[in-house]
Amino acid sequence: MVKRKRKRTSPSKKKRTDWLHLFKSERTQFILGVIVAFVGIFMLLAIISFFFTGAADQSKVLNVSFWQLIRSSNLEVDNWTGAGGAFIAERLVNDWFGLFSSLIPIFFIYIGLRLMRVSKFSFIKALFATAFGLICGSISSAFILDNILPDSHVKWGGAHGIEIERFLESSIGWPGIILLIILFIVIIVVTVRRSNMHKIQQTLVDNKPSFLKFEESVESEATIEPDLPEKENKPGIFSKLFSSIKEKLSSNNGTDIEEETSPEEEIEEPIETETKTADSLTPKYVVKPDDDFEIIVPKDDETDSLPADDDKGNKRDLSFITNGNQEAYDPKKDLSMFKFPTLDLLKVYNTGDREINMAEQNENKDKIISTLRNYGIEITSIKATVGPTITLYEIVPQAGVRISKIRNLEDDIALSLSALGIRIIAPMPGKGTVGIEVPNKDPQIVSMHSVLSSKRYQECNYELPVALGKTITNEVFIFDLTKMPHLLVAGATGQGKSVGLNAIITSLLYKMHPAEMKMVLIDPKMVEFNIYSIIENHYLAKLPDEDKPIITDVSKVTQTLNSLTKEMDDRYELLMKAHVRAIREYNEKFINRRLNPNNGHRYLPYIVVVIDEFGDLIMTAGKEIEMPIARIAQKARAVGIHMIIATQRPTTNIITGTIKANFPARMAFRVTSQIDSRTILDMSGANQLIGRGDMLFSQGSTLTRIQCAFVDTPELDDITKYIGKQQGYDAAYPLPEVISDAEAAPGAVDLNDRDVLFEEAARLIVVHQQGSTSLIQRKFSIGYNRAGRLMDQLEAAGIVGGAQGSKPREVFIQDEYSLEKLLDSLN
Ligand SMILES: Nc1ncnc2c1ncn2[C@@H]1O[C@H](COP(=O)(O)OP(=O)(O)OP(=O)(O)O)[C@@H](O)[C@H]1O
Repeated sequence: MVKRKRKRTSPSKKKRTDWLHLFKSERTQFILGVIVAFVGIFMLLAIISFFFTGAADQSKVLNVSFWQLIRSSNLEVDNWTGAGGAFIAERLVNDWFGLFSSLIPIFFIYIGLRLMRVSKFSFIKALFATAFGLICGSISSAFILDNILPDSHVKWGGAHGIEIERFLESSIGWPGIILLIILFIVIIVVTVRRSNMHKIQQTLVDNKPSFLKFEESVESEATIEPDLPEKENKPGIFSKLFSSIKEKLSSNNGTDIEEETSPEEEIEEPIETETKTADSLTPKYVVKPDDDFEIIVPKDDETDSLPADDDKGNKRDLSFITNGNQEAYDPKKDLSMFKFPTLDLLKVYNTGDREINMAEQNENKDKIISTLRNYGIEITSIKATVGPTITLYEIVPQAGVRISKIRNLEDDIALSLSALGIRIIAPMPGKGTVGIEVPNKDPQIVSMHSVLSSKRYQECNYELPVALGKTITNEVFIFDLTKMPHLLVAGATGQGKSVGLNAIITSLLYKMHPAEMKMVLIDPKMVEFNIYSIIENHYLAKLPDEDKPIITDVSKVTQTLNSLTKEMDDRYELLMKAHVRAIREYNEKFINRRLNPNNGHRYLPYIVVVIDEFGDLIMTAGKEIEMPIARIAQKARAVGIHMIIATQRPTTNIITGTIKANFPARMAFRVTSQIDSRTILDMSGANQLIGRGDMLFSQGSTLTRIQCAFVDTPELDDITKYIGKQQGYDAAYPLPEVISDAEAAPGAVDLNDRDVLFEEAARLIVVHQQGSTSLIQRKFSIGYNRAGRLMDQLEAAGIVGGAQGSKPREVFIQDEYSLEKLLDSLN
């Protein structure tokens, strides 16, 4: 028989842990906090009263002990807080730190609030500030106030301040003390706010003595070489200050020098920008309300230091690459004056400094702990990271707890927190913790402005940069579409899909020059992308015969996708001829003028195909649509064609195996069922999102929860108008015309079986001298296939030449007379 050994805890040990537990309990700490805060308030009142009543009370409280004073019942004092208060105030003020002793009760009040979990200010900072204030404040008051008011009953610097001040006066003299006090003030001012340092720097620069300005102007005229970068030429403010003073002293040139404004006067401006940027990079600040609960509030990755309308899109300017002496080809030359939309077109949401709701955090923490405890799960630590819409609680369970047990408690935790959208990540990849994502009560909007003005986006050098929004740690989430290389977007209606697509398009528009990127926008709903029609001649690509810049008609979608596959094949041919493997190398070669345009070479812009409501298309057109999509998805990456397809219904008959296999990057907004989530992400999770732009981004095995950036219709309207009113190309980027295989072979055309419209079509082509299928289609209101067949018959009859990609065919017959003769001969 196996004897089970019971571990017994000794009674004294048990007692100790009970006490510890009691002290650690939130309620005990709260009560303690109230007591400490009240003691602080009492002391503060005593000190304040002391300044008015101290003179009268002094004789009564001096030379007696505290207990004697308290016990003498017939003693009458004037201090508002009685004999005890009078005693404490006399000791604190006169015997210790003088006026600044009032920092001691303030520190008590702070400790009280901290124990009550009301204040989140760092303990270490508060302790240092109090100590610094007591020491420096007492010295300063002793030097200033005790000299001004020598007969007061108050020792303004206290015994401590007066003693040190005396010592300092004998060792460094009064000028030394004045400098020391100024130093104290500077340290305080700079510590309180970093920007104060910049203000001081700026004031020093602006109010430089005239002789320093003169030195600089002489220096700049005499020694600065014009070709050096500006920064290298400019010595730092302090080195300039010192070198100028040194030179001044050595030459002893104290004569008045005319005040002159030097051209270099405003040189220190960039310093502010740099430090600001560095400041904004500080990733997070940590709040520790108690020892075992840490709250991290990641700082916004936003920067206002970058100009709103710089030529950021020109960063990847390849126009200066040269090939020997030959000037490089500049693809942007036609629209060299093009200006990227400015950041001020985007709305700034006034979120201010994010205040975290301590009560909410503590409440959630307690509920998580108690729910887990109810199921016998103890944890060793808990940490919260507060994101814009979600807070991530990371817990470390006690050794021996099965992770699957926690995972199964998802619904119970959701119930106890009465919140939708709880997601448990057990375990957190690479962290050794279990994550519990809980929606915030007061979710914040992640504005497109905050995302696009971030340093990360501004400085990224991606080929097709897409800024989606912010992660739970408040970092801006950016990816390169060329690396994805295609993107699948799903989400139930009203969960933020269209906003997401607009955010993607906007982030591309803010970085890509019209020469570098074209978009094909397919929108069966007809309303979503209409707003982009205005930028047709800048950014859109379409079939040359198509009237509408946004493709809404299902039959046109098939043609456009077929045309894109043709464009893809044409591009592959060009790449092959150029002996390169990818569009980037091809374009580099072309810019370097190492590819001859006479051999068909041309600069290839990226093409981004965005399809909204893909489900609708598959339902109506089925295979016809799926085939070209699958082809493009499989092959188009190398030639710069990338697809983003969005659907409301992520079912398996819409997102088929072929499509899924070729779309490794997926964006899932909230979906209605776990099955839908599995279809889009291959795992559950999207069904637990909270909507309004809350999404999961999956790329291979990694899954990131992101709050999508919000861009509203008026903002899009402003952006597209800003682009639309600028000079664009003559037309949208033409996609090649395609004719089906059967129609493409001229040999297959039987001229004895001519279309009834044949003669009229021939006359139309000759009169317009334009061999365009779309012209026939438009004039006779016939479908594309019939118009294509007519064109083949015209080619077989020798009226027009062969197909030339996207260009119209050559017309061989110059006038109507010759045409009539030819038609007669055919009859
Ligand atoms: N990122 C976001 N931040 C804040 N609110 C958002 C965000 N995205 C969407 N919303 C809110 O949700 C509403 C619906 O969004 P959206 O139109 O993008 O949904 P949808 O998924 O495209 O719906 P449908 O498929 O019916 O067109 C928006 O009007 C907006 O109020």
